[in-house]
Amino acid sequence: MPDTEMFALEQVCKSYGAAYTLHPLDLHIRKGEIVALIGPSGAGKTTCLNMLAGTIRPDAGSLRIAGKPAESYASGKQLAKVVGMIRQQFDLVGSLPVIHNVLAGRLHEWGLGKSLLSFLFPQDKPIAADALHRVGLADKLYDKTANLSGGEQQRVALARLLVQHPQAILADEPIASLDPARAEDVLGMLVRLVREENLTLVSSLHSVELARQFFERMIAIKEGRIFFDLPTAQVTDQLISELYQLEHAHGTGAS
Ligand SMILES: Nc1ncnc2c1ncn2[C@@H]1O[C@H](COP(=O)(O)OP(=O)(O)OP(=O)(O)O)[C@@H](O)[C@H]1O
Repeated sequence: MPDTEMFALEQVCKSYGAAYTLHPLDLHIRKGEIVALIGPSGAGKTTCLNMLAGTIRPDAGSLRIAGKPAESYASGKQLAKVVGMIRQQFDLVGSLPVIHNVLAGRLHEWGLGKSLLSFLFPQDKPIAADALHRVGLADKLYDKTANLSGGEQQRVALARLLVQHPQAILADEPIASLDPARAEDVLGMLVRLVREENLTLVSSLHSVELARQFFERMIAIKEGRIFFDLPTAQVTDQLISELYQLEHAHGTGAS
């Protein structure tokens, strides 16, 4: 396979119970791409992202992450070197100071001893401080995380990804719990950092407007199938309207 490949799904499918959540699908994402995953609620975006993250296994088909079969990654620590995840709920420990949440991104590099020691005497502090500086939170190193605003907490999550330093970032609705101004700010920062670090980004989004603004490729999923996969410039309003159209809206008024 080409060494530019970041993710490759071939005839991958997933069911929870009888019905398909994801129908057999093929998807290739190259290193350095910045991709938005859009589509109605329940379409299968989170399922798709969790599969790319290696946290859920497909029922059938093959999945390669950074050129290697997903099943060849023996542990979460190995996967964490390759893929980082950011979610709507931030996944931070609110009761801890910011520095500890940022340094959680180093755990895959540390042994148990260093991880435990870091709770008393934060290890790799300059690395955490630099990451917080890059997300504009240099002065928040020892603040209690829960006291930060939602936008600031998501920037702490970005700093944690910077110290984790994966090859690809998967973002599941990273701005869903933020107001419109903070959402644009955090998404813009995420995309800028991904470009600066030369990483790959795949992010699910409900805002088509922000997907158009920041992403170069849009993959639309509807009812577990790829509805379109296009450069952003080729995504028309008509396609977006068909993507979000309710199925039961077809034929209404015919009775
Ligand atoms: N662990 C699970 N067990 C059972 N069903 C599940 C599970 N995870 C997802 N599903 C179902 O699979 C379908 C797709 O869910 P998924 O979360 O991937 O969609 P989504 O596009 O991310 O939706 P949203 O935009 O609302 O987050 C939904 O019908 C959901 O109920």
